[in-house]
Amino acid sequence: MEGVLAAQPYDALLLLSFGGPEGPDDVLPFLENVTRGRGIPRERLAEVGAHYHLFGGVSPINEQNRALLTALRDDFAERGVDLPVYWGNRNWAPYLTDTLRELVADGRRRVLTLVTSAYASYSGCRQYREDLAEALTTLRSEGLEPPRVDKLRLYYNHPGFLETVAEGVLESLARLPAAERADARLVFTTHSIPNSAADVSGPPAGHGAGGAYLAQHLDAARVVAERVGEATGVPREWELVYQSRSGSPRVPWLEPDVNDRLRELAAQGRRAVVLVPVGFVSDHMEVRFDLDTEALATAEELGLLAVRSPTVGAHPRFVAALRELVLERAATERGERPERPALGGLGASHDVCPVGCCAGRVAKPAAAGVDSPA
Ligand SMILES: CC1=C(CCC(=O)O)c2cc3nc(cc4[nH]c(cc5[nH]c(cc1n2)c(C)c5CCC(=O)O)c(CCC(=O)O)c4C)C(CCC(=O)O)=C3C
Ligand SMILES: [Fe+2]
Repeated sequence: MEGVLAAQPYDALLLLSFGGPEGPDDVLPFLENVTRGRGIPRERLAEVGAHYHLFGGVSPINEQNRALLTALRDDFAERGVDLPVYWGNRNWAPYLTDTLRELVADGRRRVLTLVTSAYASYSGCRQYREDLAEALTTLRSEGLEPPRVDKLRLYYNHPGFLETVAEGVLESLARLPAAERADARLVFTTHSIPNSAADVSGPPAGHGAGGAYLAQHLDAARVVAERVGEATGVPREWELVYQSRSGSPRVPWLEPDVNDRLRELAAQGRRAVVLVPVGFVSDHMEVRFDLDTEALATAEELGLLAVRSPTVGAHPRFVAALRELVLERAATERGERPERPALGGLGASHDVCPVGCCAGRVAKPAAAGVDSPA
């Protein structure tokens, strides 16, 4: 079958994600896993713990990943792509190291990794590569021979990602009263990160202040706003704001915060906004609490009409995009020159991270890079 050949040389796809608590007793140990060595103030931990407890101590991210796993497996089966899909997390069960042991036990030798973050940054890309390198080292120390591990290129600008986001914005606009639709501003949101982390995001060759993280988000938001403008026949005003800031208040993080910005927009007489969480791939806690709970409450308090646009989640068009990315990379690894579709002005992202890509505060080995340990 065509699909069986299409995934070679890979014999497994690994969905690699953040992980989250599954009940109240998991919340504290989960937060300790997340923040180990990251210098997060205790008060912030208590605050974030309370967000999880509002949801019964259950992070929505696991359910989101289970849905994505099922959707990928169904899509692959339907298309005859014979590639088993595994799941492992950084911060909670199923833990990455356990999943890698399972891959070895199943005889998998060439693994392609799909991370549930779409953009360049330490938290969204390199840290996962470091987790992979560490897990591979652990396996070797147990006398196991780990598989070779690659990582998919960043998919923030893949047509199947941005077209799905744009479609969600159009549906969201339709939920606003007709009289407010034309003027509604698109407020794109992403995770705030320290300015110092943003500046060094992406390849060291550089993108200027804000690094690849800022450049990629601006590019993605512009593409979506333009598509929405074309579809509705009204040029659309848009901007990028930030959410979910943590860390010390003395350290500068990307601004403005979405809540502060909503206050300014209301003060300027703006009446309606669509919040577009373009920086996130699924409706996990940052979306369900920081946007759906907190930012929507801010808007309501201000008398500002606000709707939150969907994330791509397990949308069939997005799942198809992931399959296309897997087959594209497999073809590249076989020495072919597949098309590498990308919207916007930055082009398709690299397949293999260059030296120093998305540098962290401490130099650590990272898998799936040109300088990765074999
Ligand atoms: C860029 C980025 C993404 C976006 C890309 C992506 O979507 O993956 C992301 C996603 C996520 N972040 C998540 C959760 C948390 N992030 C934290 C802390 C931090 N995140 C950071 C960055 C990012 N994080 C940073 C720079 C920190 C400071 C500490 C550090 O430098 O490492 C903390 C500690 C408490 C706090 O300070 O908030 C928690 C609990 C969850 C799970 C949600 C769920 O359970 O549903 C998800 C998907
Ligand atoms: Fe985070």
